[in-house]
Amino acid sequence: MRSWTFAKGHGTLNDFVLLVDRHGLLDPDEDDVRWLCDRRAGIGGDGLLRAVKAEHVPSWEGDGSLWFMDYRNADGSVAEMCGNGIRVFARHLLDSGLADGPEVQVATRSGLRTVAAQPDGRLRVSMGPVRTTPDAVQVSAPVAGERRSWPATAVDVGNPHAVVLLGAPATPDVLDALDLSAAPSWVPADHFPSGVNVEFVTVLGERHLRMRVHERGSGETLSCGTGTVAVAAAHAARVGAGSGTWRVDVRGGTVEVELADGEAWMTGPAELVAHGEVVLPDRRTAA
Ligand SMILES: N[C@@H](CCC[C@H](N)C(=O)O)C(=O)O
Repeated sequence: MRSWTFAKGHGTLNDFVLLVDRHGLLDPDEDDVRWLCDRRAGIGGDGLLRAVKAEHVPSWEGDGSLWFMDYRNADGSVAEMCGNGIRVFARHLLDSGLADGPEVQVATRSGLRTVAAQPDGRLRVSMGPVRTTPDAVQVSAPVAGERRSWPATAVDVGNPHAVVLLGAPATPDVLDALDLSAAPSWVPADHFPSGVNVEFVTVLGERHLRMRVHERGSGETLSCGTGTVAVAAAHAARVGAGSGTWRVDVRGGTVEVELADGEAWMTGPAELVAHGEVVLPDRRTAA
């Protein structure tokens, strides 16, 4: 019987199951991840965060004593980075005494990140370099029953994003009318060979944006931290603003994104809502 200790948390309602696996012994496979993230059969979440000491991660070449964030999407696929997840991850390490604050260094598949606890309870994350390519693809999705398409900016935040800047809110609002129950498509189709997270954005003020997101591997979620950085960077590129602070509203709340010299920082909340013990179904064996 596999009985694992877990925590459950969210950042602006992007929610995660969290496993602490110091010695790298748990090894959840794709079926395990899908089951843990299943909102009916399992615990439920947009993704899984596994905290493992970096010395047990063969691809990590840095300090092995750091905690490594092994992120998986709800469909079991692996992703390089998760901006909301890393705040929840750091909150758990700090609250449970597994790391000393107020700053925690976290190893990720897209490199080293620093998460700093703020006096107001939020967490500020160094999100690393951000690269934008305006008009890299054409994205399409249904709006009120009709398929529409828009040029999108490709943004690399360690993981891939395609950002559609819709402009000022229209009446009726396209952002609200978008159907994101299925993944938007894009051309050229080979532009994102490993898939992409797609954000749609309206501009509410000079540096105030509202977005919805369809996440690779999870579907529409109520927030995406790397996505908020991607939309701020795409908007900055569009208006020719190299640096500054953007407020980004998502369906699950608000985060703040700072951009300077091609790098980004993101500040937002992280809540832990449950701790428990989960008994996993037996692994299926090949016939
Ligand atoms: N929700 C995350 C991003 C998770 C990974 C993403 N779905 C991908 O496959 O790249 C965030 O808060 O950044």
